[in-house]
Amino acid sequence: MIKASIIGASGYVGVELIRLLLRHPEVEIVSIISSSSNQLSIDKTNPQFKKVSNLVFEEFKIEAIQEADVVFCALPHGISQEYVKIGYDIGKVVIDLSADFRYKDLQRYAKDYSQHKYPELLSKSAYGLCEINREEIKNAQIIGNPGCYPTSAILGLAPLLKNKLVDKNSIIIDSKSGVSGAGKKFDFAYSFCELDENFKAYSVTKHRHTSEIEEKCSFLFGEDLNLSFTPHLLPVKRGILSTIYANLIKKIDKNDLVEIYNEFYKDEYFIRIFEDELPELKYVRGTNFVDIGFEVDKKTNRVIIISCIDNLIKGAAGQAIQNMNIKFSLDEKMGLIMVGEYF
Ligand SMILES: NC(=O)C1=CN([C@@H]2O[C@H](COP(=O)(O)OP(=O)(O)OC[C@H]3O[C@@H](n4cnc5c(N)ncnc54)[C@H](OP(=O)(O)O)[C@@H]3O)[C@@H](O)[C@H]2O)C=CC1
Ligand SMILES: CC(=O)N[C@@H](CCC(=O)OP(=O)(O)O)C(=O)O
Repeated sequence: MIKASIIGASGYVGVELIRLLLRHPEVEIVSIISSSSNQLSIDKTNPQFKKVSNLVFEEFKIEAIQEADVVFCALPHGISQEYVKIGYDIGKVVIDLSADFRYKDLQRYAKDYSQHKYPELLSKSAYGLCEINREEIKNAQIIGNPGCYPTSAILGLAPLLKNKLVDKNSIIIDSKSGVSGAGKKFDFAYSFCELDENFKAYSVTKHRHTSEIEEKCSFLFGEDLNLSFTPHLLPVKRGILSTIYANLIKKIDKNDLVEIYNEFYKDEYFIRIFEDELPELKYVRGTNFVDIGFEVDKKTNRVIIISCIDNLIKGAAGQAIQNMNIKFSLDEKMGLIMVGEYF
């Protein structure tokens, strides 16, 4: 059995990690760490766990993670790196769900987040986008789990970038997210009356995920590229649907794209290519799947890709577990086979 500790276990991602790890046949959770819920049991703070788990939250101290083989950090950016360093120094595999270990280029990280305190640890880390970076993940002690929007965008674009089929500076990513993407902290702008029956864009031209997506897409394309990314808030709890536009550099039709995407993702269980219909949030909600569909607009010679994920699963906790499965040489699907919550 793999022993797991979760730091930041009281947050939306932390609780989702507990829920998913409890059904993983090869994992035992040895500690759940939170200061606000210290000494409370999970079935008291989150009654959905009644009769399933009575794990008790504890405050962070080194002894709390000493027994673990893997430590998940589901903490805010900037704070997480302190805990990652502690876990790394005592020899643990650390899977970080913040942005602190996602970047190769520290200047990009500093511009959108803050100065990195432990740049020397970046060479020990791998970007945890499983389908793209599996070999690095296997060899790294720290895994920087990708952002939720980047997961949907990069996986939607990867086959086109790798095959150099699009004009590198023509990409527009228009993403819509459920509100749980913002975490559980209270903010008036995210309250029910502000969001229900509403729909709005935010951080236009300024969202910090733009630089993460650009760094990884540039790597896939083999040259630096710039793109536009606009996030929107959907009045739903979970799910991201990204609509991605790019100019094709030669004439290709939809059948060619079906072939290219099926070939690129032929060994990937969690990628589902939609050939005849388009993905919808309800197919991925509650799952670790990435659903990808597309059309070619012949009039403009533009490809339009629709990429859907559950932000808390493939966009966070599920991908973190997929990374753990890769790192510990387990079947990558273990504990993660689920059908979408249609209603
Ligand atoms: N929500 C999502 O869809 C996604 C989130 N992420 C990332 O995952 C991480 C967790 O996100 P999420 O669960 O949504 O956030 P939440 O705000 O819901 O939870 C954050 C957790 O961090 C802990 N925490 C907050 N401040 C501190 C601090 N100063 N020191 C120690 N612990 C602290 C809190 O625990 P307590 O106060 O009890 O100690 C809480 O459990 C973030 O980095 C986020 O960006 C990544 C992809 C998707
Ligand atoms: C709806 C919403 O607010 N979403 C978050 C992104 C959440 C996420 O995955 O990103 P990080 O892990 O990089 O924080 C936002 O736009 O800031």
